[in-house]
Amino acid sequence: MPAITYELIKQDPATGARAGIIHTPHGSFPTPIFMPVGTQASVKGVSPEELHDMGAGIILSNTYHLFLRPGSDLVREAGGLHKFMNWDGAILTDSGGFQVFSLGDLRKITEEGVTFRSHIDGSKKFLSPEVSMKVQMDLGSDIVMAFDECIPYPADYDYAKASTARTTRWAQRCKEVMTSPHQGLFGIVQGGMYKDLRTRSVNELVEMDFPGYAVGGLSVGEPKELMYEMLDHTVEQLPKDKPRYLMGVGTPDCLVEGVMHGIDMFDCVFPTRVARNGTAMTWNGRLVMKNAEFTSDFRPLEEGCDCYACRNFSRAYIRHLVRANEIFGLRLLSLHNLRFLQRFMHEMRQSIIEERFGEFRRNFLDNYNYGAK
Ligand SMILES: Nc1cc(CSc2ncc[nH]2)c2nc(N)[nH]c(=O)c2c1
Ligand SMILES: [Zn+2]
Repeated sequence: MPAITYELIKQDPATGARAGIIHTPHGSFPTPIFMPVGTQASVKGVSPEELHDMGAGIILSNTYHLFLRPGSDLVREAGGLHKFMNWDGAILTDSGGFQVFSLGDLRKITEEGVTFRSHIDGSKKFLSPEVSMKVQMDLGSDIVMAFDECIPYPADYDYAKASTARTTRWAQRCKEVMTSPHQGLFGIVQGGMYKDLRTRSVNELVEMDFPGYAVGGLSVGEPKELMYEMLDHTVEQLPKDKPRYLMGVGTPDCLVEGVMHGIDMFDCVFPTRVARNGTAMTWNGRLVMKNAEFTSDFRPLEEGCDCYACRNFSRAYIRHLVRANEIFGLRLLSLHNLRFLQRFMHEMRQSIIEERFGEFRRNFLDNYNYGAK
């Protein structure tokens, strides 16, 4: 029995949207789903108990960060990441390649792997398919991501072609050493913004028969229309009986479009990052809490939200905390934003099950104010 299985509940008849359940050794969760990001074994400012209370079924963590600090040997000694951070839901770990590009001082990529300097102390480090798999097996995450190169945007065709071919060879190397029966290894589709390379990447990875597939190399600065075009082309070629994960996405409008194209899993640092910048996410767009308009606004952040912040505090109070640089203000906004995304995905899933996804999508996009209010 594979560690990770996908159960289709309802396919939208008019679009790629679908509702399902993903089963893992640390519990099952409904899809489409948004996964809170806990980069350094903590969802910033939020406790595991609060994550459970808001309905989070799976969180993300990072090979790159935990490899550098505290090191995967310590986490293994602690009994794995679930024990170390006292989270008994599912965990997905990213493989480290992406963070090397965005954080480490990149030295060089070879067939063997990536040599770089740690962003923490500048020491020389090496990550490869084998090292990434060893770290993720030490961490004991339920879903392990293959070690890949996220092709930057823009990239010329020859670079994208060579890099994608190497990512496929790296995926094979990951599969050979990822031997834990309690963990599922997901392949990551690359190919840049070239449809023929995307197709080749899909075909080569599907050939290896992974329990799930991620669409990588998107949300890397390309125009949204280009992201949707690549998604449209890529997702329809992926197996219907396996989960599809769109990495690093995203804002509510991108979540709706991703679901429409058949994506089941999403992650983004957005909700906690904008919270730390004093911004609340609502159905009609973002609220910049420092704005004077909230000075005497004694309503909750969002009418009808059942989160701890909205049940107990007003916009005026949260504005005060943010302006006074009180940590509690940022915590309340993180709790609200994460709960908002859980509610958002739940409503979207219900609309698919009740065959009104098209109406949900039109309604949401008509009311969503893309800019910050
Ligand atoms: N946009 C984007 C984002 C991420 C980070 S997902 C993440 N890791 C930790 C938190 N979130 C990616 N990760 C990998 N491995 N490959 C990609 O192509 C890629 C693309
Ligand atoms: Zn709320």
